Amino acid sequence: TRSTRPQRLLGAVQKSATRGDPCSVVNAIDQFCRHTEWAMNVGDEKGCILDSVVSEVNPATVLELGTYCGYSTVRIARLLPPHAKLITLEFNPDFAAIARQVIAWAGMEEKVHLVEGASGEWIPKIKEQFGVKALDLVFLDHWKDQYLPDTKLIEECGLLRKGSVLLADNVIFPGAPQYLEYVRSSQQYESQYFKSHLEYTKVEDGLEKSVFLG
Ligand SMILES: CCNc1ncnc2c1ncn2[C@@H]1O[C@H](/C=C/CNC(=O)c2cc(-c3ccc(F)cc3)cc(O)c2O)[C@@H](O)[C@H]1O
Ligand SMILES: [Mg+2]
Repeated sequence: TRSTRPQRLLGAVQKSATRGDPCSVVNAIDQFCRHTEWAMNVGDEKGCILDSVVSEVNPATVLELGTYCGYSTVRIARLLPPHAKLITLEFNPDFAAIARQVIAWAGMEEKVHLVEGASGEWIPKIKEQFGVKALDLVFLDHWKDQYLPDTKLIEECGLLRKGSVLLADNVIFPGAPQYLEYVRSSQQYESQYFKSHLEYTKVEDGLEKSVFLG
């Protein structure tokens, strides 16, 4: 039977990237998606903006919503200090299985907790399961119509502190209009749009960075 796109993306990593070298894994995926087969990774252009936000926040605890194949998981984890933790939620078991192998190939297992489950079910469990007091950074890249309900759930679970940063992919394309409206009009957030392009294309897209004011 025909392989899946995530399986072909993993094959490209295993073929072209060096075990234990997260940058080579990121580069192998970008090369594959730009020249062989497009996939919905945040990509290299928006990835540089992600890198700068991660470096600025220097987070001890990161939550990623929507692992997919683990591209942004590896991209973020490679910048984290040794004992920092990245919790990434993925409810598709096939994608989770691929992501685990991509994360392992990059040698990032120590910094990453990949949870196979839905955000709605797992966000309320994060504090007790992982001994997390607050999230320093949240990267939203799952179903676009779930950005807002999950942000409200994160707030209700008391997972944000003054200065916590939400970084959302695809706020222009495919778009997350209700989420944008919320974070840009709320007194509880200071929001900033980083204009860029949809991964591996010339189509406009961007990231929205929203700082929780408490
Ligand atoms: C039910 C909500 N909770 C969830 N909990 C855990 N994991 C979830 C959840 N939702 C979705 N997921 C997972 O996140 C991933 C979903 C990502 C959705 N992303 C997109 O649709 C997307 C789509 C595009 C895109 C852009 C242009 C196109 F022409 C076609 C597609 C680009 C992107 O950067 C994207 O992020 C999958 O792995 C899915 O299994
Ligand atoms: Mg995306």
